[in-house]
Amino acid sequence: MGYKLEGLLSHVLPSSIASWGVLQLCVLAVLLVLLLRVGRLLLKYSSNIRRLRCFAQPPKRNWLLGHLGIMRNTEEGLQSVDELVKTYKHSCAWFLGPFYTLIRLFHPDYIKPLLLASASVTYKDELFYGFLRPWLGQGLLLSNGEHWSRHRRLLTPAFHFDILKNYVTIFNKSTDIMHEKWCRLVEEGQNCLDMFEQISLMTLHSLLKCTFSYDSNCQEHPSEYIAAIYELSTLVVQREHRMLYHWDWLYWRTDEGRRFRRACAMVHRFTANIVQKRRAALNQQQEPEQQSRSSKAKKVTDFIDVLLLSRDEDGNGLTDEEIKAEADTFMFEGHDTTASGISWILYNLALHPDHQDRCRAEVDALLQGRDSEEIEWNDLSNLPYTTMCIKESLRLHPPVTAVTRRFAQDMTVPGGRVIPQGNICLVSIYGTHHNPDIWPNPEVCAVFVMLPVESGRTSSLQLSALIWSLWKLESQLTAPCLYLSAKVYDPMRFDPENSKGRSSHAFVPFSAGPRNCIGQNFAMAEMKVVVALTLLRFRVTPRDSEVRRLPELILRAERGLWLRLEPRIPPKD
Ligand code: HEM
Repeated sequence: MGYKLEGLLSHVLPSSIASWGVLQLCVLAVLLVLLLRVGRLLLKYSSNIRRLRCFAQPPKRNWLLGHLGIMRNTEEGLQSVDELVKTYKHSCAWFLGPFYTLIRLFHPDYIKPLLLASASVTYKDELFYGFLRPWLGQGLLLSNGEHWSRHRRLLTPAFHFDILKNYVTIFNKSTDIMHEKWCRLVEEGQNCLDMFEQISLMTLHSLLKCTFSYDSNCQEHPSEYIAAIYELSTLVVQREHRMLYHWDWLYWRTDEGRRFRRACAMVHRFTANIVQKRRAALNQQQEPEQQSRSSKAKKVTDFIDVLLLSRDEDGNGLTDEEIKAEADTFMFEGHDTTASGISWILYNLALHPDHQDRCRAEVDALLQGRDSEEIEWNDLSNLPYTTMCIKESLRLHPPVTAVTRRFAQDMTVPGGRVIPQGNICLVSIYGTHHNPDIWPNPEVCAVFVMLPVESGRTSSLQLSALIWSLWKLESQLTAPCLYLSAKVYDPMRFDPENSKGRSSHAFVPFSAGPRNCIGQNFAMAEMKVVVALTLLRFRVTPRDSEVRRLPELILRAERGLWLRLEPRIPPKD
């Protein structure tokens, strides 16, 4: 056969090649196929690069590394984002080494079409989300396509107002426990505390209760489960930062990889155990003779119950495996984000005592004449100034600074620009919130000198009003002004009058569109309760004049966010 083939080839191929053996020809064929593949990839790559020319390209480090390593997860990294936004206004292309391209977007008109795109063409990319997969599996945050839509439909009722109402009592209780601890620590002489540490234990406490009806006592005695969740969050960030650890084969053989596996196994055991017990309890309750009794005795109050009872149009529920992934996702997405939100709100109020006083007056007025200090569900809509302060803090310090997306089709953004299918889009929540085209004076405050300050101290409320008027008068300014490079915290931006005409996508701390945060009402309710009760009971002042922000999975502060606490005697009626 080989002989015949060689004979045949000798007629069609040049004599030098025709004299080769079959093996050599096979190798040649494989090489040709490989070459074709590489050629096709190179063509695709260069066509992609050509199509991306419609996006501005900031200076690269060099042709090989591109922009790799320019944007760090540090205070300086965030300042570079400010510079990018100021220079490029809406978007730019970013090259991570020779293979990965990223389109960074930081303008509401540009992020809107991407966030509103149908979930059937939107994908979470593995580059940014993949490291969470061993922990969160196919939970809502990481899943895509039909699996995601079915789960989102089944999970949405868990966040219905009728369910959320029940959680407000839990938020109050968890906050009470934290405040009792603070009072004790202050009495012992420790009046300066790291808000991140304190508040993340508190949000974890309330989330464990809301998700599993589990009394963790974690604010006093952190458990193995809590330690494992902290370990996982830290290890994911570490892995993101070390290129070599991106390689699964290597990572699982490192010490960090083994620690990740152990912590993951611990968290999964914990969730599995609870889901199993609750499934058994529900099955028991649903036995006919007990049904009528149980429906009266037990109201559905926690997420696990809602998930266990949920059914799709065909009457099919979620499997235990699926419920575990969702519960793990809630625990990851729900506690650190809210803790970051609350910590930065208290920090901003500590820096701005006038806003703090005004919020406190609002809370005092709300609770005046009541027997208890409990914030109720209906109170949440009666804290308008506090809500504006919360929103301004989420603008200035968004707990999630960016989300990424891949699309199964070309995406058009303003200016006729097209993002070719398959490119990763980085929607910069931080960049959009700091875009000077959308938010006048997002960071530079042009006041402070030559102002008629009679009382000797200019209040930040006065300053806020002045910032607005000066911004409008900017071109006519003649008086000498001292320009302070400070981030302007101005809750009046969220006054309904001042919000008129602003894009619906200018403020997106919870993202937007079909894949927005399912827990945003839960989070807003918890933030309002904790902030209101904290201001009712304490005065907060900053310890450090400068805090370095640390954008990790969520926005933290290097070395913590330390505030001084001064217990307050509530005013008599
Ligand atoms: C201040 C607090 C919070 C902030 C700033 C926040 C922010 C976000 C953002 C930006 C996303 C989009 C993530 C992405 O596309 O990659 C998201 C998704 C999500 N969040 Fe939140 N979140 C908060 C609290 C919560 C809470 C309390 C829960 C649950 C109890 C929760 C559950 C989720 C889930 C399950 C998703 C995935 C939704 C989906 O893809 O369908 N979040 N969150």
